[in-house]
Amino acid sequence: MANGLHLDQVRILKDGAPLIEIDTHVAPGSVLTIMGPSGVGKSTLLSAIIGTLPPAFELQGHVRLEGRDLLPLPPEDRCVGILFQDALLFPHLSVGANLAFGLTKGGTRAERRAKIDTALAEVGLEGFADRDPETLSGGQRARVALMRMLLSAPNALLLDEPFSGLDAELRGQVRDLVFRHARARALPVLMVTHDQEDADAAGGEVVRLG
Ligand SMILES: Nc1ncnc2c1ncn2[C@@H]1O[C@H](COP(=O)(O)OP(=O)(O)OP(=O)(O)O)[C@@H](O)[C@H]1O
Repeated sequence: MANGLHLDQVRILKDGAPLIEIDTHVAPGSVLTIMGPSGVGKSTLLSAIIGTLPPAFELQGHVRLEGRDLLPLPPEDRCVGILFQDALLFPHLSVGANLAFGLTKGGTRAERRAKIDTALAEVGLEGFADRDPETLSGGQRARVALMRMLLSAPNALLLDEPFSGLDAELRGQVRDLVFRHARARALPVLMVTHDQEDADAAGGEVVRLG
């Protein structure tokens, strides 16, 4: 099946020694959870998929997304979105300017502004475009980061412990929001987490490394 995200006999070596091996497929709209002890190579696997593998590592095998072989492509052409634990908004830019960073190219200024306003409304942040990120709560920042990533029209979504900085109630809300948007766009999702509740909420397959 060409659709979704395929990790075909992927092996990552660190300084020449095997670190991880994984062979799996994530269907559009479903979540694959990756768990395992600290240092086993979970974040390294995500960096291999987005194309930012540090030089100490070597990747073998194939990564295919929507039928395209990702490995020969530079990171900006891979169409893979990623969310980290820290929302990492640019602090010197307004919320709207942060979102503009995610926007795919093209369109008039008014059209771009309309897309930003629609994205904010989709996550209950109407009127936040001119706000400074520092004035947002953690949950609001997480929502802006989600929409910035989705505005780049990714074909897959990677999550690296993206909910762990949030308190329990907010964690559940943001997690549901991320899964809902991913499902609505039929994106395959690869989630790295230490939290069994995240895995349970995802409801998909769980791969344990190490
Ligand atoms: N840039 C790098 N250069 C060399 N080694 C690295 C680099 N980044 C991480 N490592 C090492 O590679 C191994 C895998 O790290 P990685 O961050 O992928 O683990 P992880 O499973 O995500 O851990 P955690 O659950 O603690 O986030 C570790 O031994 C780590 O020290």
